[in-house]
Amino acid sequence: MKRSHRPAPKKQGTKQAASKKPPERTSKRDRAAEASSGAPRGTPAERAARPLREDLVLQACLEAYGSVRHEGRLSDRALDFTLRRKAHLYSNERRAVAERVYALLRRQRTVDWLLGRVRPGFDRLETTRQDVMRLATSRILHGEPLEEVVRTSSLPAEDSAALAALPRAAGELEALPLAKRFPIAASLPDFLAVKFQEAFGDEATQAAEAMNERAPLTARVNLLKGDRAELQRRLAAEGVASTPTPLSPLGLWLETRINVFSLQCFKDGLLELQDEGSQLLGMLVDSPPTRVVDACAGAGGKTLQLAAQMKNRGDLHALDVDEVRIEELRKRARRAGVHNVRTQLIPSEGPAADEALVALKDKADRVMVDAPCSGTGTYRRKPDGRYRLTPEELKEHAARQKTLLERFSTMVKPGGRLIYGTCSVLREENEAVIEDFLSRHPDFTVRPVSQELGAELGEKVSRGPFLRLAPHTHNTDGFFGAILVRAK
Ligand SMILES: C[S@@+](CC[C@H](N)C(=O)[O-])C[C@H]1O[C@@H](n2cnc3c(N)ncnc32)[C@H](O)[C@@H]1O
Repeated sequence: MKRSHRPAPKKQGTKQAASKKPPERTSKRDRAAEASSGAPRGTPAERAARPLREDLVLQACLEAYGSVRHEGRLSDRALDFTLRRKAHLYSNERRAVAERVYALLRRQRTVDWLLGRVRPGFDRLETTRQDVMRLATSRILHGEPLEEVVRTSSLPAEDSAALAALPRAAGELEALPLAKRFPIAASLPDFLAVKFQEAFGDEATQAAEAMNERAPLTARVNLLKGDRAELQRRLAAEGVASTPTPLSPLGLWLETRINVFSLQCFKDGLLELQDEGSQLLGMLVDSPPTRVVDACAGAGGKTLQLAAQMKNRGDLHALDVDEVRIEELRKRARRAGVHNVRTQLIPSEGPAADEALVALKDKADRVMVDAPCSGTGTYRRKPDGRYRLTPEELKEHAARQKTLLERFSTMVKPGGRLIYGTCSVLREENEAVIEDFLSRHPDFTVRPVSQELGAELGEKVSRGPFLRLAPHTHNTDGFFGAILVRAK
C-alpha cells in the first residue's frame, strides 16, 4: 500500500529515553481486569506482552466508533464512556481500542472510498458489518499484515477477499488527479480540503498527512513548583521517561503507557498536559506582574501557564462563559498552587456581556483572547472534528472571533497589549480577524512575535509577524497567535 495513505510511525520518545527503561508498575486497570476475568496475575512485562483478546477489543471498538459515527458523540467522550464499562479489558487492550478507533477516525473518508472500490455493495451492507470492515481496513492502512487482520476480525469470506484487493484500490486513488485525490487521501470534507489547500498551498498534502498522525503526549512544567529538569527526574522516579520539547522551553514529551492523571507528579501539580503549540501561544503574554486578563480562559490551560509566568504575583483575571470549565479551572489552580487568579463567569452576548467588563475597562496590561474556533489545528487529537464542521459554522466562528476581539480589546489600557490566538490553521479565523480589527483600530499596531520569543525561536515559529504552527512543520498542533499593542 502506498505510503501516502499510511501515517508515519509514532514519534514519541527517543533512543536515549528508550534505553533508560523505567520500572513498570501494575495499573489499577490491570488489577481490575485481573479481578473480573479470574486470569492469573503476571508481572508488568508479562501483562504488556499478553496477546490481545481480539473479540473483546473488536466489540469495544465497534461500540466506541459506532457512537461517534452513527450517534454523533465526541470521540474522547465515546471512548471514555465505552471503556468505563469495560473493566474486564487489560490496559494493553484498552490502548488498542483507543488507537484503532482514533486511527479509523483520522482516515475515515479514505477507508470508505477504498471499501467502495473493493467491496461491491459496501454501502448496502448492515452497519456493524460495514464498521468491522472499516476497522480492518484502517488497521491494514496502518501497516498491520492482511492475514493477521483477517484472522482477528471475524469477517465473512467475501469481505476478507475484498480486503486483499486494497492495494489495487490504493493505486487507483493514487492515480486520481490531485483535486480529486486530495480530499479523499487527506480524509477531509470537500470544503475543508479546499481550505487546507488555500492555507498550505504546495504543502497541503504534507500538512494533511501530519494532521492524520498521532500527536505526542506533551506536558508543561509548572514553574511554580520546580523546573523542567527536576520534573524529568520526578517523572523518571515514577517510571515515566521524557524528552524536552524542541521549541517550548516549558515542555516535555512523555513516554508512558500509564494514565498521566494517576502519577503523583500530576497530583502534586508539577505538570499539566498541554500541547507544545499551546505553550508557545501562552508565551506571547509576557505577563508583567500587574494586571492580566485571560478572556476565554476555559478550563485554564493558558491561565495556569500565565500564573506561573507571573510568578503568582499581580492580578490574573480568568473569564469564561462556561461554568463547568471555570469550576475545572479552579480545581486545577488549587492543584498547581496558583494564588493570583480571580475567576469570573461572564454572559456570552448582548449588553450584559459588555457590562460585565466595565470594571476592567482600560485597566489591563495584557489581555489574552484564546478564541473559540474551528479547531482545524487539533485534528491529530480530535480527528472527528473535521466531519462535524460545516461552512456555515466556520463563518459563525469568524464572526464571533471579530466580536470577541472587539469586546475584550476595551480592557486593554493605553500602552497595553492584546494577544489573540486560535487553534485554527485557517486564514479567515486568523490573519483576517486581525486585519479586520486593525482596520477599525488605528491605535493598535502589530508587534512581531519574535520580539517576544527572541529572534532564534521567533524565526522558527512565525510567519511574518505572527505565530504560525502546524503539525507538519513543527510537530505541534496548528496554532495562530498575534500580539497587538495599544498606543500610549
Ligand atoms: C479555545 S477555548 C479556550 C481554551 C483555554 N484558553 C485553554 O488554554 O485551555 C475558547 C473558550 O472560549 C470560551 N468562550 C466562548 N464564547 C465566549 C465569550 N463570548 N466570552 C468569553 N469566553 C467565551 C469557551 O467557553 C471556551 O472555553
